Amino acid sequence: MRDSNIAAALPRLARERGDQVAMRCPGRDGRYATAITYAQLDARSDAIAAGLALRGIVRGTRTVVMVRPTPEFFLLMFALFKAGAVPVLVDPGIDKRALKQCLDEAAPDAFIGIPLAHVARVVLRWARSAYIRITTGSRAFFADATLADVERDGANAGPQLADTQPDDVAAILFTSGSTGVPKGVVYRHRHFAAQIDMLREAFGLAPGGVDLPTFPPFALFDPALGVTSIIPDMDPTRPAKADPRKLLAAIERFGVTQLFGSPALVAVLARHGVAMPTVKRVTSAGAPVPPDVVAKMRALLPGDAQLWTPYGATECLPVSVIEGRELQGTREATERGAGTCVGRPVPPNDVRIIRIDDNAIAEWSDALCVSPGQVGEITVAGPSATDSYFRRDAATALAKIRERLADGSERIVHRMGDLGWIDGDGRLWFCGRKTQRVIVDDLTTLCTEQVEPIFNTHPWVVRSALVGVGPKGAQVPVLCYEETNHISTGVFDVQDRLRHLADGHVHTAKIRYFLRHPGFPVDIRHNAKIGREKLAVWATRELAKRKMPAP
Ligand SMILES: Nc1ncnc2c1ncn2[C@@H]1O[C@H](COP(=O)(O)OP(=O)(O)OP(=O)(O)O)[C@@H](O)[C@H]1O
Repeated sequence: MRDSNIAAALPRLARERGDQVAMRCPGRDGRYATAITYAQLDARSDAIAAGLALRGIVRGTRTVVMVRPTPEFFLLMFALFKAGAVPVLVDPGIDKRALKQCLDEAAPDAFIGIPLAHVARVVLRWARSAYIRITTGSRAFFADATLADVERDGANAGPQLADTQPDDVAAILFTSGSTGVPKGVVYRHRHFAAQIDMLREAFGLAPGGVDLPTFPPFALFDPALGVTSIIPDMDPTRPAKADPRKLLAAIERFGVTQLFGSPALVAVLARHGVAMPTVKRVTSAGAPVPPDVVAKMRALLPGDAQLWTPYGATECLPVSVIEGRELQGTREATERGAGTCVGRPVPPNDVRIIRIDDNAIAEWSDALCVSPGQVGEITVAGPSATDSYFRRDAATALAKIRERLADGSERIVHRMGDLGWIDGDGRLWFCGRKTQRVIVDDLTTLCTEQVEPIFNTHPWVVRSALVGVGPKGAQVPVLCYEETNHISTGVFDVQDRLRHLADGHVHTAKIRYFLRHPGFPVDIRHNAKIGREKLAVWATRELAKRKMPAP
């Protein structure tokens, strides 16, 4: 069943379109001097896979990869897939203590990284189980060999492709950790294969396009889809800080037809305001895309272009998708507190809403489902829903439900940890993270995404975040906000207006405290998810400092 291995596309593409450029990468000077064809990608990843085998990296070998999105990263990743080894990817930008915990937890056998990653490995005692160490540097400092040595050793070994089975573990991908220490999601080969099929179907992807994937792991799908990747000249860990001029230069020069970016990156391009006539498809995921960003971005694209916002998570992607035109039609409801519409489930996903529960649920029962239209936790069963976290039994128990089907078979239902509801047209609405809901009393629970868009409509508010101060069940709802640079007549002026907006809706009327914040903490992967846990700690201190009593 080699076909379920995403690297199986490479020998086929090398045969069918060997001279086509698979990817272009910017050098240190930002110039795109490196282009790799499908034939080169296939042959060089064969050589690396064979060289890795000589060093003991074979089927099942867990291998931490800490390499920037350079040609080496992509060659190495495809080589590991061909070898049937298990790459372990952790976002490099996370808190150093959490990073050590993730790396130790993965208990890798091998560690492949840039020289700096090896220095950190030795100094900070990361991943001490790793006994095979390879560097992408030019000399084998703190490592047993360089990647160039590995490729040379494996040259002339011929085609490599392990006989991986759909159920074999293909990779361990850590979540971004926006709500705690990241968890290692166990990906099987069948999950990647299903993702590619679902993405192809959902977006009508055809071979031959040119992609600008600003989240590097997504570039790994491009060869399987027959699309050329242009690796952007930006720090992938800081999409909100990307330079729009560099992105636009690459879009123009290579005639980019599609781009993927977090809502923060799409906002950067939308604010910059330069038209992108070649771009036919923009895809943005990771957090809700604010309605004004959708509107601005659509104005910069050709009339027939599509702007998709898929909803999903590391554990399960894609869950549902919505296109910008339909999304604009749901804007008014979002700004009245309905949540953010994330579209219709991607077939064959089975999306069901269950009652909110913070505990594990071992067995599925239809009685868990809420009535149509009611808010609950979003669950998904489908071919791309993963079934466990690596060595995190407690987290696995909290996120997975076993379901017995009528024909006697079993499947795993993934709990998204997100709240939402399904409307009469079968569209899913995202209402916020389950752990970030604010429980005011027995009768009132506030969902962040049903509250914040109401306040975000105010022209002086950049964005807002709802947090709860005090114990769950008796939390004081506090609305934190970032303010635009406007000519203000005083802070109370804005707050009076926010209070007025709060009074206009039954569910927000209990919000009495409004705190201005200089700049919200955000997640490291997408720079878009607001760190409401940190904000809640800040808000608690602020309320205490200002001696504000509970209302
Ligand atoms: N289109 C979207 N609209 C709104 N929210 C989205 C969208 N896409 C993804 N999300 C949010 O992102 C979450 C998935 O994020 P990701 O897998 O990067 O890690 P994380 O869940 O933030 O990490 P952790 O579980 O460690 O806190 C979803 O559960 C959802 O809350």
